[in-house]
Amino acid sequence: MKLKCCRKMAAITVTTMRKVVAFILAVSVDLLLFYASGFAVFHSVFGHFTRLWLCAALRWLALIGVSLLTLGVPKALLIRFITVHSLLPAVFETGTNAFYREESECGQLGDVRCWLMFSPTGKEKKQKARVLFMRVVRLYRHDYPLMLGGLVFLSLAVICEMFIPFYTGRVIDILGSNYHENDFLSALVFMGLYSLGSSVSAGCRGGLLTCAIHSFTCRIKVMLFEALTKQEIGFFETIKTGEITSRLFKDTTLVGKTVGLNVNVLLRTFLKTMGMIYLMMNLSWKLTFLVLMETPITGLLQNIYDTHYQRLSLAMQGSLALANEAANEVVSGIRVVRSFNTEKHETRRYDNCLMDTHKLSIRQSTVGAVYLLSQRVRRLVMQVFVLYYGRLFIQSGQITMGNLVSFILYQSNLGTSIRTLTYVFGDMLNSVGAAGKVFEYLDRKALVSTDGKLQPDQLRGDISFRSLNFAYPANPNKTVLQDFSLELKPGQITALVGPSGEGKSTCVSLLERFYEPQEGEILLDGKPLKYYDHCFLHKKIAVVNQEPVLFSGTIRQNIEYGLKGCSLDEIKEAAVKANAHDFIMQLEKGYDTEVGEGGGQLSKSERQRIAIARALIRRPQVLILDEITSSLDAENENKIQQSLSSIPNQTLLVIAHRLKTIENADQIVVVSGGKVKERGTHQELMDMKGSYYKLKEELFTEGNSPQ
Ligand SMILES: Nc1ncnc2c1ncn2[C@@H]1O[C@H](COP(=O)(O)OP(=O)(O)OP(=O)(O)O)[C@@H](O)[C@H]1O
Repeated sequence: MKLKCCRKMAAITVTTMRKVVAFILAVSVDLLLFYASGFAVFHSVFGHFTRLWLCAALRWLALIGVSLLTLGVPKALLIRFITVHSLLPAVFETGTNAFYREESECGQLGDVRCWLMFSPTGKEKKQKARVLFMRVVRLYRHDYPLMLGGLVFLSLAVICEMFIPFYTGRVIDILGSNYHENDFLSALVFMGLYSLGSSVSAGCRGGLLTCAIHSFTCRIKVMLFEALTKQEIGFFETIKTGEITSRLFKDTTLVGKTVGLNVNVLLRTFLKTMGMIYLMMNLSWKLTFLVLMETPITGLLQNIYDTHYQRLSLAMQGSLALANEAANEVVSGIRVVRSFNTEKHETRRYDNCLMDTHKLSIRQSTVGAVYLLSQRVRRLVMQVFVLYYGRLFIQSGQITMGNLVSFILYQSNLGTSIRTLTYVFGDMLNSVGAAGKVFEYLDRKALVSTDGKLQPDQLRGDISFRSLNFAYPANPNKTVLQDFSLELKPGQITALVGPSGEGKSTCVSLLERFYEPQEGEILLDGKPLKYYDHCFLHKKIAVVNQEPVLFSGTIRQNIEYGLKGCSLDEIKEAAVKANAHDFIMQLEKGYDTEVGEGGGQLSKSERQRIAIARALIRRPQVLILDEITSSLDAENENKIQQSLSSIPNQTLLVIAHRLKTIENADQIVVVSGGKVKERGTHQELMDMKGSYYKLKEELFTEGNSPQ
């Protein structure tokens, strides 16, 4: 008896398994044919409508074939379903064309949309989304084994999960009717096995997919970061830092989710939904149609809610970013806040920012509450209907009590699945949008190219600015340099002087190839700068700026920044020339002292001297000092000057406000209005009694000079 019962149970399971396998097979064949029909090659060979109808016929034949092979002769209802399903895209497309004279292109993503009855999106947008999506899939190729493992476990979890409500209903039926212990025990065992299988598979699926997503996100973040570091300086001036960091942190994570999470959730939920509909149909097709009647309402409500919620979430993120920015500004500039007594004003500003966030959060909660209410009402109404008709069907013997319980369990799962499908589909479109933004930066070619190959063994350091015209990308209407020409010779010191904001530092930026002049060119030893290899150029031309930037790390790491394998002796030699060695040796850990974030644990003069050592260790052929003296005292300045002038054949370009620094220069160039106004030695220019003479009177007298 016990054996017979087990056999009966096993037979039921085998039949149901066979049906589920047939179902999965049919869905796979169907999707394969549908997606294959979207390929451009079929489009060009058959034409749009022939392709659609041909595909519809093939899908119909394939689905009927699968049903015949696995289930035997299909029932009339199944044939009707297959016919409607296969013809839907072709009918939809032909109808759209007939009524609106336009192609809706019910393509790959459109298929899901047809079912979920979403509003159509543009053909171009969809095409773009498809291309982006495929690109993300290709980028995942390193994680294909993990993804594949995840998919296998996903399918197992779904299959096992689908049987649990079925056995719950069976247990109730066994308990309710004439109770057989064996039936009851075997139903319990199967239920336990399916629960265990579903939990283990779900765990494995989660683990594998999370690993794949993390590894992908890390990879794409590094790729994007590398692409960003190669962009020209103008790019960083025209695009807000917030936008760049948002793409680097937020959008890359979203892209990772596109395939890794969303596709899996979509696939799992889709399979589960179809499986549940199938099992519900088996339990009672009349009740199933009743439940399915409210599906469009569920999808629509979810769609409206998601759109509103996402819009509010975006606004919240923006408002939070503003509040954070306000707080950061105050924390980093707390000295200014304290000295100007603006604590209250800044607190009010922060409070205002937070109030905006608070208002948005209230709106978000209200939308959430209304949505929850509508969902509850919808579910309640549907439950009342199902219970009412369920009772009628039990009375007429069309369904058992256990089957009704199974049906209700499936029904509540079905609602969740449809909501998930709607949400994930919308979220996937968002993620694809984020992928577009990430790829935009990944594909961007820097406007100032770094493709030069020239690396001569010998470099003299002859520099020639030839008729430069230049405007900054951030302000293209303001010409900063006009017909600017200048020669810098090896072994000579050239000093650029002039009033503030007249274009001196701009010359340095162009020499460093931060920007490309709109007209004219800069030659190094007779060859345009862009022909030189990027690394070679920045080793041979070194710059020390007026605001030295150090990175967190030790003094030693900061001096050898960007170079590999420098010995401590070389580092010390550079530090001695920069007059930094003495103060470094007085520190407890010497060259291994941490400088803190941005070099914050050192004084400005110390930071400046480390920055000079960092430039000198490269033994540059061209050295540029851009107003470094503003943070050095006279003694330090003298010592540095002496050691710099002792380097033979070096081309030295100095921008300075102090007389001492430039008096000894071989050539002094007065820059005014973006042009070279005067040129000569100190004495020659003094004798001319022109702009330099006036500047000397105004700026360079020691008492007046900036210290
Ligand atoms: N990144 C930028 N984007 C747009 N305009 C800029 C940028 N940098 C400088 N400018 C503008 O270009 C002009 C020349 O600036 P530059 O820094 O070359 O002057 P400078 O002579 O070196 O001044 P200072 O002696 O004060 O350093 C100024 O009017 C300045 O406002």
